[in-house]
Amino acid sequence: MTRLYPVGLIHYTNVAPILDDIELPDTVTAVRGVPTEMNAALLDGRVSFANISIIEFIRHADTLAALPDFSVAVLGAVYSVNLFHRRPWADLHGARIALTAQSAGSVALLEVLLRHSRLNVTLERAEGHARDLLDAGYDGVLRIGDSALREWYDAVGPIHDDVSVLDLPHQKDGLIVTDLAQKWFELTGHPFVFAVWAYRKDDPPPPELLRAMRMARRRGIGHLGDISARHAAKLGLPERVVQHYLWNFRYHLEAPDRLGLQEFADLAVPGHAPLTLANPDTLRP
Ligand SMILES: C=C(O[C@@H]1C=C(C(=O)O)C=C[C@H]1O)C(=O)O
Repeated sequence: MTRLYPVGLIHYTNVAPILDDIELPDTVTAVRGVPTEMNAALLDGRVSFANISIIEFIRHADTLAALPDFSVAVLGAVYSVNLFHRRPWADLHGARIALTAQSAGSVALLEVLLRHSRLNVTLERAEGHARDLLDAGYDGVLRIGDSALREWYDAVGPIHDDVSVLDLPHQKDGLIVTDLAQKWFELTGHPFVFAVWAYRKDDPPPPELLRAMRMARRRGIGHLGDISARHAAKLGLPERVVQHYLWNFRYHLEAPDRLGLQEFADLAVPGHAPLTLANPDTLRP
């Protein structure tokens, strides 16, 4: 029997336009999980290909390569990578910040941003809703993914239909929601790449998988309305908000995204190995 190629999939709503309707070829076998689970699966070899946290791709640039045309990136606000806090950002010196165990990349981004603001804080792993953790004494709470999107909306909503995208709120009733991708944009003027599709250089993905991904992405972007409606119902959010959330992503790792990626790599992991962005066919023996 031929071996099935092992693939890992982080299946947050932000990759719905790529993964929801993908027809995986029968040469692959897939497992699903949150970013830290898929990072670990790729690094310890349980899977050979996965969308992973950007920081792990950078840290392991010697053994991993990434597809040259796939990303989960944004230019400006992302809405789902949020620090919830009550004191202003500039007053977070000495703060205790709770981190979700699902994230690696956004934790590294938070560290870069805090360092840039010369804020020394204590970072601790703690799960739970942002409000509960703040009430329990944390000064800041980092949340990512679908639950962070929902908690942002719960914190600042409801947002009425006539509110412009330019006026989407980021605080209410003393609760501040700092969008880390927006903060990165203000610092660098570049997109932030949250995830790439990485593979072990010694076990690149088969071409039929990449064809399936590209076809799924084309179809998904073409049906963003349907995908948004489906996920809005699942998340309990207005369709309009989810459609804005999804169209806002940059899924193709284009030149501006690569600038942002390189800049983050140099700030977060000085001395990292060169990043390999390569079509696996070019790496095949
Ligand atoms: C934009 C997001 O990006 C995700 C954040 C990740 C992380 O923080 O490690 C990993 C994968 C990304 O898909 C999000 O979770 O909302």
